[in-house]
Amino acid sequence: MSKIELRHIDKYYGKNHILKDVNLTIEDGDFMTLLGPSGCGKTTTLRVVSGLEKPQGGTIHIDGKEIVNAAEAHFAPPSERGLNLVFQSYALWPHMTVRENISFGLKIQKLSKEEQEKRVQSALKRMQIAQYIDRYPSELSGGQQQRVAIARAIASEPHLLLLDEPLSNLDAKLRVDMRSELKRLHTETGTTMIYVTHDQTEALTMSTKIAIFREGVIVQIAPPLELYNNPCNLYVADFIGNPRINFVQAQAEYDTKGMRVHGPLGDMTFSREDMTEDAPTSGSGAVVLGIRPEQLCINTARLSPSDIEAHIYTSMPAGSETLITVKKDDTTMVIKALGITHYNPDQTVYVALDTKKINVFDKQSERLVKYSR
Ligand SMILES: Nc1ncnc2c1ncn2[C@@H]1O[C@H](COP(=O)(O)OP(=O)(O)OP(=O)(O)O)[C@@H](O)[C@H]1O
Repeated sequence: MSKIELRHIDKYYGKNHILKDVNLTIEDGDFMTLLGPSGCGKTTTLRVVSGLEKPQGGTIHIDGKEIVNAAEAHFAPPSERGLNLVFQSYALWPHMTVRENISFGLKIQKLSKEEQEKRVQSALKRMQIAQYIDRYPSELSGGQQQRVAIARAIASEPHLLLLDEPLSNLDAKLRVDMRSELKRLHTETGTTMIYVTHDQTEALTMSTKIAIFREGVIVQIAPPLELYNNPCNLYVADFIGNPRINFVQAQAEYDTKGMRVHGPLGDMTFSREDMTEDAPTSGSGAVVLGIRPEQLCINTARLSPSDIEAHIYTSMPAGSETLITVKKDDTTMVIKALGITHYNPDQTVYVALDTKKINVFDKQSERLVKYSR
């Protein structure tokens, strides 16, 4: 187990500013996922932690020991950082069998033959590749090689495991299995993990915390549910959630007690205790309501005076759930209903909304002003 602290990390490639004042604390035993779209700096962050890249600014401590101090040109070599890194490109030794690939590092650690064999077998079993033990990497598919690379890393029982999109080459079913194995591994060993992905489902299902990146800046760091329920701004709200969150334009009037919102979904009042500290206390402004598709309920009859009358645009049954798109004047919303439900195009329906659960964002600053409770 290890604690890692990145402070004010700046990284340039030539003139391109890739990591911009990155501050990130990964606590002992955390499963920290770095999440964001392609090119936002996730892999670069991992390479800076592992020692493959030198940042131009900032410090990194592992368990209180300074391993990077850019101002003093101090960069501890990767071998002294006590970590193990698994890349998207698995980098297996081509002239060694699967067994030899995994046991090589264990031999260097001078573990007994019995202990080596125990670790090799356990890692192969966890990754569901025991049957390939005597094959060479060239005799394996990309996904199988990827699992050997993970097996090799976990067999050495590192304090800190860095994983860069390790499941990217697996088919959908195997990916779900491997997610569950990695999560189980984390629970059993308490190994601190840093995991890079652009797959939000992977991030939400496995992590203890997620750091959301946008163009080299960390926008929010929070446990998965907190990120999902209360994204700090429109960017995070839009990035997290499948199907995507609904955004509805509205107007707000603020006072010291809270705010009143008027828009296509009717009038709503929110009290200050549900609002963020930096929300305005006077004046008015444009806001965006953030409503998750599963927070909306649909009925064919009006059950409450506050129900919103709308019309069916499309209904898409997908087995365990149905995604229904409704229109209310110029506002379009997607609703997720459990099970199979049938609606006809243009049918009139009534949509119920729990206003406590919705997020409100200031349109100009894009920041959250009202929490979901
Ligand atoms: N060695 C390099 N030289 C120059 N630019 C680089 C180098 N490595 C990465 N970059 C640039 O730095 C930016 C961040 O790259 P990085 O690989 O960290 O992104 P990422 O978030 O991991 O993306 P992906 O999900 O596609 O792997 C990109 O614009 C990339 O083109």
